[in-house]
Amino acid sequence: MKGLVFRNLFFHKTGPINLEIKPGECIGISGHSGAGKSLFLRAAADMDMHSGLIYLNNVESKQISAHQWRKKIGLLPAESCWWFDTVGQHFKSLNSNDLLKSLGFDPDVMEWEISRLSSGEKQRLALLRLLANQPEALLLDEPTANLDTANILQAETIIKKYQADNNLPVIWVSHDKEQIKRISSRHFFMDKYKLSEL
Ligand SMILES: Nc1ncnc2c1ncn2[C@@H]1O[C@H](COP(=O)(O)OP(=O)(O)OP(=O)(O)O)[C@@H](O)[C@H]1O
Repeated sequence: MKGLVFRNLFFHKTGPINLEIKPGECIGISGHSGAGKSLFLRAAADMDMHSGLIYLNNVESKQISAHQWRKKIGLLPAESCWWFDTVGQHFKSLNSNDLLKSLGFDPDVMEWEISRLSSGEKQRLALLRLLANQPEALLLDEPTANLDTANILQAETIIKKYQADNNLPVIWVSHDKEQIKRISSRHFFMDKYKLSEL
């Protein structure tokens, strides 16, 4: 099946998760702090121990290298990682000019030191870097948590456009129930090691 499919996924103390997210579909996940939402996304990206099967567009995660899988699956963690000194070094060879403009950045942002970025700037640039890598699915861990209202709506618009243009399956973790209503077609709740549809 096309899309993102989990069969008997177990990770940490959670499972089994059996779930199908169709191409172009976005599901929202909320839940108490510490419920395991981030661990679910990390397991889906093959970054943590898990058992069970994960398919993206009929490719099973173990059929390809972990590196190839993580490139395809597009995880945006709650806290982004920056390992070079400047923004531009993280965007080398990525065609991101249109994306930069769409989130209100001037091209000179590429010269900026990472240490001067605000948490909201880091979050928006991490989103741009993710999309510039052209993933085939999006796993978004509170992608707008550090943004003001205008930037939240702008980021939502960009993510939804990327999702629609590329017909992608998306998992969007958020504590904001109103946001989940805006961006997803199905709402799940994670609690006590279980993922349930509301
Ligand atoms: N590597 C690990 N080993 C053992 N336990 C872990 C590990 N990483 C996270 N945990 C625990 O697993 C639980 C779920 O963590 P997780 O980060 O997935 O929560 P969350 O639902 O994303 O919470 P929040 O909404 O606060 O971000 C927490 O109790 C956390 O302490």
